[in-house]
Amino acid sequence: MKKVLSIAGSDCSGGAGIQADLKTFSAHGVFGMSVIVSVVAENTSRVIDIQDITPDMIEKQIDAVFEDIEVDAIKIGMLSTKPCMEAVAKKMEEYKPKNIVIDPVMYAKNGCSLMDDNSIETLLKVVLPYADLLTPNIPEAEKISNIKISNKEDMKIAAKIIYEMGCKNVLIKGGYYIENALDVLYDGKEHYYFETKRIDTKNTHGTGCTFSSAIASNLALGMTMPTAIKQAKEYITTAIEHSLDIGKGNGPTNHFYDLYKNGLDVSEDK
Ligand SMILES: Nc1ncnc2c1ncn2[C@@H]1O[C@H](COP(=O)(O)OP(=O)(O)OP(=O)(O)O)[C@@H](O)[C@H]1O
Ligand SMILES: Cc1ncc(COP(=O)(O)O)c(N)n1
Repeated sequence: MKKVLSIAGSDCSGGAGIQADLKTFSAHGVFGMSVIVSVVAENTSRVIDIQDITPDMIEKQIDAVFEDIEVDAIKIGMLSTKPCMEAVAKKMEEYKPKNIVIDPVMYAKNGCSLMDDNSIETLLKVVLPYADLLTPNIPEAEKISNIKISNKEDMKIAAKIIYEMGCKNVLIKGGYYIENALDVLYDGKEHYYFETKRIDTKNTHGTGCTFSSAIASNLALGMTMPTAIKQAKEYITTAIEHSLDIGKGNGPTNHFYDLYKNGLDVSEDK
């Protein structure tokens, strides 16, 4: 069985972060592992508080995985401060794992900040170079590239600028801001486009986490980058299409739709 590690924050309400990543790994038939970087008291509506795990403990969790288990892919999510970023980057340098997908999480869906604004330089200089794929959404891509993104042409330009910063591939996600859910991949040579119709729903908590974890799973399973993204795009689209009306805010994605289709009884009142 392929083994995939998530290095990210914990969302106690289960829709995003480590919890979304592990559900996505299971749905892809890969063995999921987790290194918790921050514990976030959050739900579908708000972030109440964030407690970072100490850098030493982040490093020890990574050591515990790597001294024992071969890792086929890694998804890196929320890294809230410089010390967290430096601890993770140090271990990426030491273990040199393959297939690293980095989702540069800056804000939750409800707009709450998940990354200290002063840490962006560290994210770009210390963490970004380890990315086989970086997956910013439009606000994140604007911050990283320092340009305003209003259309497909801007997405292409920003992708090139971000690629030049040292990641091997960049995928800018236009789910919310562009009319269709268009994502643009740049691999240093050409642009690839992944486009679906935009689904009209408020239930998009955890979409970025789910998408990046699906891509990491597909890379672990041996797919090329464009194929891994194409398949993950189908997965996230279905997960949003059948998203769950759980909580009072932005409900979570649905990882189990295929199981439901195949006869699992999940009626609300059971
Ligand atoms: N409403 C939607 N309908 C269809 N696809 C969506 C929708 N929202 C997001 N997606 C897709 O889900 C994937 C993950 O997107 P993600 O949530 O990380 O970023 P985003 O939606 O582009 O930005 P934001 O997080 O600010 O909403 C991308 O492929 C994106 O295009
Ligand atoms: C711990 C944690 N990590 C990431 C996100 C972003 O979630 P989204 O996938 O909706 O951008 C979140 N809300 N909480």
